[in-house]
Amino acid sequence: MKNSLVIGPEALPALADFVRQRAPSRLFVLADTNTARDCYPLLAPHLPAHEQLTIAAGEEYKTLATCGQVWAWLTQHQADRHALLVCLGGGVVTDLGGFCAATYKRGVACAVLPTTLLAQVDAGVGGKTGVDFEGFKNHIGVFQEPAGVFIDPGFLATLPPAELRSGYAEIIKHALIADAAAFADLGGLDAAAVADWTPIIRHSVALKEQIVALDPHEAGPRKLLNFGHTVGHALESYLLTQAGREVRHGEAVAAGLICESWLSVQRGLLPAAELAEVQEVVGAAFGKISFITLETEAIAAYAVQDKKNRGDVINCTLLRGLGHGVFDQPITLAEVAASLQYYNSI
Ligand SMILES: NC(=O)c1ccc[n+]([C@@H]2O[C@H](COP(=O)([O-])OP(=O)(O)OC[C@H]3O[C@@H](n4cnc5c(N)ncnc54)[C@H](O)[C@@H]3O)[C@@H](O)[C@H]2O)c1
Ligand SMILES: O=C(O)C(=O)C[C@@H](O)[C@H](O)[C@H](O)COP(=O)(O)O
Ligand SMILES: [Zn+2]
Repeated sequence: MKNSLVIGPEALPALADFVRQRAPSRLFVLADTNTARDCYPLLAPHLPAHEQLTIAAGEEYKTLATCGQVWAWLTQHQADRHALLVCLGGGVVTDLGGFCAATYKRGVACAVLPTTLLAQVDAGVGGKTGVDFEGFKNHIGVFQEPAGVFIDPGFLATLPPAELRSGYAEIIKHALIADAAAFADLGGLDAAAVADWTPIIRHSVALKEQIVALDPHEAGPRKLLNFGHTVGHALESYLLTQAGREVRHGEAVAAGLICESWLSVQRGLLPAAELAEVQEVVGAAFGKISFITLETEAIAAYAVQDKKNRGDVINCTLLRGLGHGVFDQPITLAEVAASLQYYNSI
């Protein structure tokens, strides 16, 4: 059976139909403290009887310890293999909940209801699930497509502006790797002023889905979707260790887009004028993340654990012109650090 994907105001009634047709043995809803408060009241009327668990909000809780809470809750309520777990939240809830569902009793079905822009265009689709471990992003996880993804842009009404902006980074990324015309359109976009996100979400998800369909388990072309993340994850991971300096995933990716575009110029793959365009679009939406030159080596060191690497080789995704990503481009730690120094200098 093909997995369901519904994007638009019809998503919640579609989820209700999906649950009716699937007739799970028991129904479970996982939320975090913010989505339990702001999103669950919109969802609950569409669901039959269910259990609900609220976990703490934030990247610092995307851990195996939180998975333990979810697995214990499913166990206490006698979830069997015919249960359905609905994940209501941003990328933290959808990554962690998807991982718990994929591993509990070796797998129960999961329905994803992404509630941040970032999760609606990216984290909620494509089946990458997991948690952070030993300071490394998504270090433990599995590929497991959810049985259904129901994207209601109405949830964005309560999302704080900084979270909306964070999601915008992944929209820029999708355009940069796969759609030059979409990137050109982003030039004039003011994320805070968008009245209806539905067409933008649909287009961004379509770009991601085309790539995932080619390579669901990231043996090759899916690595394009990791553009900006070799440096972005390194920066995000490093700053997570620095109390009070944490940044959102999308904010780190935005910096990574600039760093990896600069590396593309160094390789002769991207004209300098196109790097300037990337900087203009990213710079219009995102402030600069601050770090000092002395920190660049410590930040770059995180790239050693990047999942695209093979042996000692750090494999980065770069751009061969706007709208054309290229994967498996070997780079050195010194180049990662140099790209961070470039970012610092602009
Ligand atoms: N699996 C993937 O393909 C994939 C893709 C991109 C990012 N990610 C992961 O996603 C995570 C980031 O996701 P995120 O940016 O959604 O962060 P998040 O899940 O932490 O959500 C951001 C904040 O917004 C709150 N929130 C969520 N929806 C809300 C709503 N509608 N109204 C009010 N508050 C709301 C949350 O409680 C949280 O405080 C990272 O861990 C990243 O690694 C995964
Ligand atoms: O779907 C993908 O593939 C991505 O790489 C999307 C990224 O935006 C996302 O942040 C993903 O979780 C990164 O994966 P990782 O394998 O580098 O942990
Ligand atoms: Zn990402």
